[in-house]
Amino acid sequence: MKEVDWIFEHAPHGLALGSPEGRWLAANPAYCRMLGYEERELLQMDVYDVTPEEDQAITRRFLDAVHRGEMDTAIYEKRYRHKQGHLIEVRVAVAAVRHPDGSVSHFVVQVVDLSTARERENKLRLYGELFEHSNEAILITDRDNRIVAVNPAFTRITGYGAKEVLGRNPRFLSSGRHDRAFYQQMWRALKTTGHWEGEIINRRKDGREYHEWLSISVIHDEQGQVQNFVAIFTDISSLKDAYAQVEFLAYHDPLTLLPNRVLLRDRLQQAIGEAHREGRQVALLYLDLDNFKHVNDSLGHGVGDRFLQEIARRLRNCLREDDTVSRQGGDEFAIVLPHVRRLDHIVSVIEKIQTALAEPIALQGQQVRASFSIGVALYPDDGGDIDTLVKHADVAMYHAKEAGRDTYRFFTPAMNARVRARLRLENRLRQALEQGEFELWYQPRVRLADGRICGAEALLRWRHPEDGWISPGDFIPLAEEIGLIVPIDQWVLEEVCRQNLEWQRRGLGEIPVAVNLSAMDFRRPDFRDRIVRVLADTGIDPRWLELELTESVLLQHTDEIMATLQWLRSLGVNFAIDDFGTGYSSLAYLKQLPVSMLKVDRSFVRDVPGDPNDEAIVKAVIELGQVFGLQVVAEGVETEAQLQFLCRLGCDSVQGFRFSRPQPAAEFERLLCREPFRTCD
Ligand SMILES: Nc1nc2c(ncn2[C@@H]2O[C@H](COP(=O)(O)O[C@H]3[C@@H](O)[C@H](n4cnc5c(=O)[nH]c(N)nc54)O[C@@H]3COP(=O)(O)O)[C@@H](O)[C@H]2O)c(=O)[nH]1
Repeated sequence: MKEVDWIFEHAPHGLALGSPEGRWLAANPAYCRMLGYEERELLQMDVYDVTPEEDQAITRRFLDAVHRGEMDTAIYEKRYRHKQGHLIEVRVAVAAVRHPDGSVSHFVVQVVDLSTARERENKLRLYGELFEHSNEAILITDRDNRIVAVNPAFTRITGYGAKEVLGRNPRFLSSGRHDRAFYQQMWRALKTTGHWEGEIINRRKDGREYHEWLSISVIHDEQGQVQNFVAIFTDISSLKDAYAQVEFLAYHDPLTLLPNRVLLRDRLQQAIGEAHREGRQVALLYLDLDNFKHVNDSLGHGVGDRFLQEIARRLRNCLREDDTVSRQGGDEFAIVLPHVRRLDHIVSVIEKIQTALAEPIALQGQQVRASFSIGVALYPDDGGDIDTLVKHADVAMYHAKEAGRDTYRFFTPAMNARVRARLRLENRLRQALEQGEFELWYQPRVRLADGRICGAEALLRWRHPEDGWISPGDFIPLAEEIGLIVPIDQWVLEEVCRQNLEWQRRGLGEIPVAVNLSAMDFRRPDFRDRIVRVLADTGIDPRWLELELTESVLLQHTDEIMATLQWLRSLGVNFAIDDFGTGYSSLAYLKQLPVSMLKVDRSFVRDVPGDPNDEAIVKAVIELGQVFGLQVVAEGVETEAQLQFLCRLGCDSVQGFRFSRPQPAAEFERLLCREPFRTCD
């Protein structure tokens, strides 16, 4: 094949030869493809057959001019009609080849299809417009992830102009809210699928964070190598805020902003689920304002709204973080207490609410007092599901209303009776100290080596005018809860020091007497001063005072408590760890404490000898005491077998009913005068 023929066959553009009249004499494959005809078909046609009527004049003008000898070549744009009917824009370059006599031998025609080039141009223009005017930010980086282009929307959203960011890695936008794993996963997706899409929190130039919905695509070159990354993102911060707002309103009361009925049920359901797993109780309180109708009718609805908002604020302040208070509608509120261990907890929340509402609310120059009628139902006792609990709390609330304003009722009569009893006890306890109803009883500590009394523990008793002797186990927790334990323990301290000094003056012996102190005493800032004052007022030598601390008190220690203990120890006051073994004291910790005695809890002594675990624990505590140079006292010794077991292990002293129950001071004096006890065989 001649070179010219080869070019004709393989040229990317259309090439054709035409007769002087415009008939086709030859057409190359590109030309045929462009028009959709076979060459043999074209050879039966002329140029007008493939030219739409409107464009035929262009061709005709040229041919006429050539034939008149006015021109030989021309380049013009026109349209062809494809075999299938559609039009193609083309650029035609045509040259006339003449005979020596000047007449036209034939035409050489070169045709370029402009449609694809136009399309590309149009597309590029469109993309440019899109890039410039898009509402979505567009950021393009090169293969090394350096920014090569950003659009105006990028600047609008981030605050960074194009000049400030070109050449930088987009990581400067990061807010630091996502961890390494987040970005690793993003890059993994880009590598494997060429695409990543998701929500991301970035930071604007002014430092504010914003949420964006980001979509990144990888662009590859013809060789399949990464060429660019194109990131397109929208600022969805306001959308998120709006969504959060809608969601908030779906679950909250718009007036008070408290959780609404729906959210309360949700929280109640959650609390019931947890309580079921952990064997706890949940309380549901229904609260109805006693005087809301009056406020609304006399002061108007606007004032009524402010009244409800203030009530809501006060209710919120009465509760802990994991409690829920909700407005059920109108003047009805409900509270879920998810962690109820004792009835007292519910009563103290109700008392807090009553105290909070006792303060009048100033409304339009008037002082308005609010009060609630409150009904209480308990899971699981009063109902195992939400609907039953709600119904029963409501019933209880109506009972409270019937009983008069500003009061509460539990759903079950038994519960109401218990609460009444507790209230009576509380009222009596508040008077007990003033009325001199407390008394101290003493239990001796017996040294195993010689059977002598080597100390005593002072134990509080309350002589209730109607109910007789009440054990501390029944009133100390209540005294702690209502804050009475501090004055009570102060009285105990003074009484112990006074009594001990009196025994010494009367020659009954010199023994240390131990006092049980509540954790609350240690936490008070005046604890050290109170002890010092008692020692000074009574004039007793500090070494005759022993303070018993539980492990739990010590575990919550602060440096301040530790310093106080060290200081009191330096004065001569002794410390014993009570109920040793029930807490989690570490050995390292024990070493730092200024204690001189460990008291083995009576729960470990009860089943020895016999229970191998308890035997091992008692043995370990005694050995621990020996290693650290601490006295070990075993509590709760009731039997001869327990006594002999402790003797064999080398325990220092014991306390328990085997020798004596706690005794009033006068009885204890008799013990001080008696012969030593029989101890080890
Ligand atoms: N903050 C204060 N707490 C005090 C005070 N007085 C007592 N308490 C604490 O009350 C709890 C109950 O005390 P109590 O009912 O007096 O019981 C004590 C003993 O009677 C009892 N015990 C003694 N020996 C035996 C025995 O052989 N068997 C047996 N079943 N019980 C016995 O043990 C109680 C002493 O316990 P502990 O103090 O843990 O060593 C009690 O926790 C007291 O601490 C006070 O003034 N303030």
